Amino acid sequence: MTEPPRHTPMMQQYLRIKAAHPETLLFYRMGDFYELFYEDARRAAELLDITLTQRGESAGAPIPMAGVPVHSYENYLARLLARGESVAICEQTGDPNTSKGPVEREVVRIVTPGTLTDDALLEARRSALLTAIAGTPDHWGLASLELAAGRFTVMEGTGQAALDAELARLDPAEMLLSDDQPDHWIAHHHGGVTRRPPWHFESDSARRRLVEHFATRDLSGFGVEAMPMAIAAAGAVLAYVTDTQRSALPHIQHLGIERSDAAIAIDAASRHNLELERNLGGGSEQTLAAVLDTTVTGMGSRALRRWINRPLRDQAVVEKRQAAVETLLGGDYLLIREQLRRAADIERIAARIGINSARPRDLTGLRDTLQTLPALADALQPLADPRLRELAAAASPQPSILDRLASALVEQPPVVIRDGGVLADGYDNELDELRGLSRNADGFLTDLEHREREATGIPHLKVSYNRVHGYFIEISKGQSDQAPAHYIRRQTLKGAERYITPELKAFEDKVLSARERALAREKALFEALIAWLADHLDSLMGLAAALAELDSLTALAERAAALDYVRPQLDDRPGMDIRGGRHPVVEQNTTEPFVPNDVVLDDQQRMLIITGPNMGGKSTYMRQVALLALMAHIGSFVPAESARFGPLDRIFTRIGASDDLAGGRSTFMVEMTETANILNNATANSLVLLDEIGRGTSTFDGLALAWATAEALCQTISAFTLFATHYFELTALPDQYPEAVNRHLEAVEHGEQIVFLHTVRPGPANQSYGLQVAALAGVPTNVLRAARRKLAELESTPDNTPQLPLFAAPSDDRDKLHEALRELDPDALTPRQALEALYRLRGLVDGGD
Ligand SMILES: Nc1ncnc2c1ncn2[C@@H]1O[C@H](COP(=O)(O)OP(=O)(O)OP(=O)(O)O)[C@@H](O)[C@H]1O
Repeated sequence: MTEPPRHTPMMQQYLRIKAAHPETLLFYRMGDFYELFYEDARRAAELLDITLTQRGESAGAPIPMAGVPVHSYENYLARLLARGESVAICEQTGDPNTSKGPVEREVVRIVTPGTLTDDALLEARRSALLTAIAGTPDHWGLASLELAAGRFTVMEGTGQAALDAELARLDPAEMLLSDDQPDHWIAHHHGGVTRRPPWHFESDSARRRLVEHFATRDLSGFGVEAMPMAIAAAGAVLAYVTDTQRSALPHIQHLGIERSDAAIAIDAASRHNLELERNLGGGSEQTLAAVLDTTVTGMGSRALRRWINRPLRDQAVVEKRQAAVETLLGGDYLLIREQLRRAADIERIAARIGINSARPRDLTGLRDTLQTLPALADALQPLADPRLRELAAAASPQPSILDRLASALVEQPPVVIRDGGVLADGYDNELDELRGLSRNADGFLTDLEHREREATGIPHLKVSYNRVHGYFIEISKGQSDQAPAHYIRRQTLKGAERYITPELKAFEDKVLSARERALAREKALFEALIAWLADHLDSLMGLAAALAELDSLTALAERAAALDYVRPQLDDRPGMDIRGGRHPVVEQNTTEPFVPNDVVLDDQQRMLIITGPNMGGKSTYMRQVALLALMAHIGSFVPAESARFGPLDRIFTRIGASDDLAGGRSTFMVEMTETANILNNATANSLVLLDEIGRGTSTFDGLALAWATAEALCQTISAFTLFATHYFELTALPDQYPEAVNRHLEAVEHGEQIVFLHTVRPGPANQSYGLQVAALAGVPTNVLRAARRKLAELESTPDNTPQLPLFAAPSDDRDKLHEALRELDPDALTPRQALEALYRLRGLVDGGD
């Protein structure tokens, strides 16, 4: 019996390493390539559109292979990550010269969508977050880590809707979920999901892992002791990052709590509707962030976006930001901005220092940033605001770090340390000496060439160097017979002979070893420099946070000045009062002048019923109110003449028709789910926007639901509500509920045309102008004519207007059916009379008399 063919030693090594990483693609380093084999090769070839080849045979079968070049592997990596793949990077760790069999190899890190730290793989203005959830939908814990910043936070909450809301806010790139959790739990999460064993989510072992990482006795210092679900989730995150990074994580220094009651709650659907960072089409243009974010650093942009995504309920915190913005406006904020513009993304640089993956240009970026600090301090010096003073202190110059970096690094180093040339002359004596040796080589070689020419009498003799053959003396073919006897032939070319001499050989050994030793020395010094910086992570991260906050505050000041915003007043009187408010995004994107409008909501006036023609501006007006309220609670100034806001706990919007076909829910179902969420969670301090509720079903059902919803909001919940509707019947609500008032968007008819004035006026709209708007939209004239005829017909037969008896004012003289019914006395009718009455009533309905 013959033995089955065995794998080659290299493939045995490969398969052993691959077995430990079944779920990730394995990039196996071979010289200048990362190679993928077997299934990985097929998958990568398909995802990256690269060639699938074969590499010899192993175990009697050809090996499918695909490879990416090391020098440009980051592009490929980025594309794989964008597809939600993770990649294990396996490097040669042994010495090829001394190893028997294949060179030793090891997975040095695993790159996953939620744990990115390389600049080339990250978006400057977006945070890549890794989150984990633990517990049950009834009581869940959520942990979220931005590895590239060391920001680690946890929260606990109850209910699926609240979890969905937080996930929509965080928008994680990757989510960790225990193997035993059902998928539907995170149905609304769009990033990648990585399954982990259940014991990673176990709260006791999670606690131990955290305590060990932070080197604390317990977790009470972080205030999370009573949050077992949050601890479980945080432990799962830490275990995963430790597994994938394979390095210490000293830049994760703190576990912060995000209390859900500290922020104004915005559920997932409302967040989507308000177009904070993404518009309804998924793009980033025409969003609140696009208007507000004029920050000049990546870390500043990410900070501002965190604010935008998490408006705060604590007015005192918001007022501190407002005060800083106001002070900046009174000072030279443009000068401050110019200094900040020169800062590198030191938040991410600090993180890379922490996980020991910083590159030469990270350190020069840090150096250049530190160099700007004295000028920044000067620019901040005149500003007396308390928060700005705190930030100025955290961003004060750090001469010891700067001096070290300035003396260590050349002005513009290469991208990687591999070939040296990063550390400056004069930083280290030994390095200088070794470099001196190899540098003097040039002089020695010219000198040697000179001497040999004279000695041999060959004028075109050349001394030179190449990487393969080292140093050599070259003599052209014609003169090679004149070569002296001590010349040893090294290589024969077409037109020349190359030689080496004992003297040149000795020189070569000395230079090459000097070069190698210089390089090794330089790498060691570079690593030592990073290790030294890692000891200063605290102050570097404090500096990064201060610069980021200064950048966001300065951007808010710049926007306030450029776009004519005012500081909103925050106080404890319920409601809001906005005079001359404008929609921040629409006003930037229309060619027409934007028409400002007021909003007053208070205890006496809690609900506005808003009517008016299509295209009149109802949606714009409502969203504007929500956006201004949100802006006021992140510390921004607002587009208005004046604005005041009382306490606000939640913002709800039920706007526009969207369906969730993938989730198996119809438009109406989505609408009712969102409405139910509002009715179940809104409070007297909530702002509720309802647009066109009840449209997706029959008129009566829809109208009945709209009425009942409005009634509940007005009467039971007492939320501050803007209710836009085309059901004219709802304008009767204020008759019953004095807290409700009618408003309409003004439009005037101009012949057949309609002109929208976009002004909000008291009282209900008197006409709906649907046909005029249809005409504007280009509905063909014959259809419009038919519509006009039908309208006239409908309007002349009151019985056909879909009005609920409940709301319709009974008009006895016109409504004969009503009258006839009322006259009937069922108890006094014989069966025959009853039948006659029925025929008579039926006749009335049919239009006969
Ligand atoms: N205050 C305003 N000033 C200037 N233009 C405005 C204003 N409000 C709205 N508009 C413009 O009018 C257009 C229609 O506004 P909007 O969508 O808010 O109308 P709508 O009443 O909600 O319409 P529909 O009932 O059809 O949904 C928008 O594209 C916007 O550019």
